[in-house]
Amino acid sequence: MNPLPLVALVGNPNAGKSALFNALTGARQKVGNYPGVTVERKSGRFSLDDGRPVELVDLPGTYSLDPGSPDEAVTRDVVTGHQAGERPPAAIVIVVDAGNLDNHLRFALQLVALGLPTVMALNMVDMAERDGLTIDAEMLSRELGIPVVPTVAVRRRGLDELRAALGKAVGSNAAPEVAEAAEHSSYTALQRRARAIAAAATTRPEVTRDAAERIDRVLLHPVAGLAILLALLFVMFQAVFAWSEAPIGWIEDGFSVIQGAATDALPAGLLRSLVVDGLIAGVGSVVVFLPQILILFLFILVLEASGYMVRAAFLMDKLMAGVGLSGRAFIPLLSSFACAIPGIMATRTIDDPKDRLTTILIAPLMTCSARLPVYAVIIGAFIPARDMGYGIGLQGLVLFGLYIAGILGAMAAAFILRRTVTRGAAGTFMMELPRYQWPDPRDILIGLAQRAWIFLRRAGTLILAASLLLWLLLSFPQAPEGRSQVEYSAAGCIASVLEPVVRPIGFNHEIALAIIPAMAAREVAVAALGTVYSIESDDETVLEQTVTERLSGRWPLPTALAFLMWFVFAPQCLSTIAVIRRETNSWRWPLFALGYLFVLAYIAAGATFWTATALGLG
Ligand SMILES: Nc1nc2c(ncn2[C@@H]2O[C@H](COP(=O)(O)OP(=O)(O)OP(=O)(O)O)[C@@H](O)[C@H]2O)c(=O)[nH]1
Ligand SMILES: [Mg+2]
Repeated sequence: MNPLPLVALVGNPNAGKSALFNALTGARQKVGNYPGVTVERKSGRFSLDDGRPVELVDLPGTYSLDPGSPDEAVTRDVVTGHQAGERPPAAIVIVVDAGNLDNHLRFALQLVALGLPTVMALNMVDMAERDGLTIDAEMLSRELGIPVVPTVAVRRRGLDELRAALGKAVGSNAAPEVAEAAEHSSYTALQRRARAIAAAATTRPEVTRDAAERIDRVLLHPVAGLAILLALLFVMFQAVFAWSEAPIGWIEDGFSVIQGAATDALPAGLLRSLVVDGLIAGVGSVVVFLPQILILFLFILVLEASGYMVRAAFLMDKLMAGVGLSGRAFIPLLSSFACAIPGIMATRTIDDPKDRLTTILIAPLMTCSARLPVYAVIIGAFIPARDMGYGIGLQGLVLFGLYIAGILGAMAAAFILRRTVTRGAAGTFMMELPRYQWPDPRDILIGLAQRAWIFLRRAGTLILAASLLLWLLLSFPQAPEGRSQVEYSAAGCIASVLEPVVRPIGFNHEIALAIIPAMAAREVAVAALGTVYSIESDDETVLEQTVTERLSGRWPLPTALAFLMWFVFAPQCLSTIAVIRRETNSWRWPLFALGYLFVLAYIAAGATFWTATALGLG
């Protein structure tokens, strides 16, 4: 069978390649208003105007064909046909930002010079129009010697014309007419030519966009900007608690109904315990955190889509440089707030290997969303929901503190790593500021639905399996009359071995038991506590309680705080270790990360426990 002709989307970062890819193929690849969203080759299919199917690949954005970072190397290899196991492209689509032509044309000239059948998508013409620019697509087409199609990827404008132009290009061997040796021309020569073409094709208005500049003068201000960033984060964490109460209640009610029904339907015995204490209690205790996770992502998605995130990166650049990180590390670190895995993959945009390695090693310290259930349970059970005045809640404040602790820990770790294992000079910050955009509610909803799906799928697979295994280990061997089942069980025995090790940092037997399965995924700690208390009590009323209610007041406060600190630092996630292994191509760094994070977690939890005890909080 003949493979489908390959068409590659290439261009500068943030030009709208992924948006165009989604519009053409119906896929839902992540788009975001900052450079470096796509770090891997993604492919899909669509049909040309004459019905011929083609395979379309979406590539990471690059600035030239002589790449510095690993993601850019992918792009070059695909375009030049050197990618192992990949056929050379039948055509390429150069995606450029119409409002940023002089920058984007430089790379476009290099690409045109390759002599492949080429079409240009002059994207974001809507934004250019908003800024009052008029662009002469025909003149561009004449200058470059390739068809130029104006598009608005997010409104699906220009797609038919693009398909038609590609239909002519795919299968034609005709090299473009103006195939100069631009591939090898110097940077300045290319730049000069790009500027000249852009100037000839663009009509600029008298007044330029100064609204954005005025906004930036405030948002990028070293003091005011930083204050706004902190305030934003603060509001975000308050909202996580303040807005989630009602929906969490509904989910809890739903699970109690299911639990009640299962209790009535099944005869008392092991099967009922398995279903009620193991599966429903385990999965239910995690799923109730869906609303909080969605609130967190609502903020992150809106900030990403608006163009604010890169401003935040810019603000943090000084601080990051101070600890020896490049400003480029900001976006990967920020993605790690969702999950360290995409965060670590996003480090592919960092060209300096030592910069990149440092970022990979500290990414697990950013508070990923899997920690939220753990934090929320412990905060809910041990920190009173007190109003601190001005509508500031104590619980949100503690959560904010935990996130800050993770960030400070990461900065401290980077500082030390940069002076020891990953010594070297820090790279400089070079990132274009994207234009401000109103987030599209539809995009945000799709993004939220995707996050909800990822979370529920995890609950239905990983967490379900872990809960099942845990129930087995907690239920067997069966304790004789008068002995505690949890203590007597296999899990209890394993925990007893670990307990002496964690006793000095204030942990008890239950915690020792919860942190072992949480190695697979952090949320399992919550499921584990839920199951432990469910099995331990014969009291039917316990079933009606949430994990938070069951835990309330059971541990001394210093223990609860130490437990939180443990989760700030401990590398409780196997997938992250696996990704570090893959991205660094060796076992050395994942093992190093495991080691240093466990040591850090132990010290931080211990210090917290003893400080809190000394302060008389117990
Ligand atoms: N107004 C407008 N916005 C667009 C258009 N195309 C893309 N965008 C927005 O521009 C931003 C960047 O789009 P992406 O598709 O992620 O850009 P990309 O070229 O894939 O970027 P990288 O993956 O970082 O190389 C997103 O916020 C999109 O919603 C367009 O035609 N008009
Ligand atoms: Mg992309």
